[in-house]
Amino acid sequence: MKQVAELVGASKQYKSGDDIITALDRTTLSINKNELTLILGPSGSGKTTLISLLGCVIYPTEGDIIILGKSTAELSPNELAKLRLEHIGFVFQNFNLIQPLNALENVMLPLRLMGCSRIEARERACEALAKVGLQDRMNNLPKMLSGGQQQRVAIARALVTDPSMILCDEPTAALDKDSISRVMDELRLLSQKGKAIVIVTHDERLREYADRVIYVSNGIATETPPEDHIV
Ligand SMILES: Nc1ncnc2c1ncn2[C@@H]1O[C@H](COP(=O)(O)OP(=O)(O)OP(=O)(O)O)[C@@H](O)[C@H]1O
Repeated sequence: MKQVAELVGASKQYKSGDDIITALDRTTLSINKNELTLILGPSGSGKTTLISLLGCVIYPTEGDIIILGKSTAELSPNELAKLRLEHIGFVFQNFNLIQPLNALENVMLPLRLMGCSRIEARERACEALAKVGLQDRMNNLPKMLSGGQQQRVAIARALVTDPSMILCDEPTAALDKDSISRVMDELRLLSQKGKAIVIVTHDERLREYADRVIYVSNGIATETPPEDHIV
């Protein structure tokens, strides 16, 4: 099955006092393996809401989220947490590494949470760090690494559990130009090896790495640039 995640008529509304804010209008789309999908849109357009629905971090107001062919509508918060741990990796703008842990220990963490033995977690974390070219920096604390290297540790941590999909929220926003291309090359390589990679950004330059672009404007997601989209 090429679809890893599907939104089926999924929307998200928030209550703000007496007002109802539609953060994302009813949306139907699928995210596929072997594809790097860019979610592009201005601030406040609904990108984080869209990626949070795909990552089963929030429940939709209407519609359903399907992960690997299975509906998530009836799952409890604990069941969703298990599904996220097993099938979805997350990469954040500010890396979210645990400062007192070195690179290897940061990457081992999700495996330890899944109940892997220390020996197995260590072996798999070493492999993941080698995949992003950081085998020589395993014992470094995050503060001893550049922004680009920290983001590559975060990518290793996201891929160490072998998830089907990796969701990245503004992964290059804190990086310089050289680090951006290195991180994007790593993410593109992962998509070519079979992962579904989803990147939320407002950085138009990342389009050159994408197989597909989803534009979000005023809570509406489309695959054709909206009329107000400025390139
Ligand atoms: N928890 C919430 N409660 C109320 N309104 C919210 C909540 N989360 C998001 N919104 C609103 O929903 C809309 C879409 O927000 P969202 O965070 O998805 O946009 P975004 O495109 O990711 O923005 P940014 O690029 O600034 O992070 C915005 O108007 C926002 O204020």
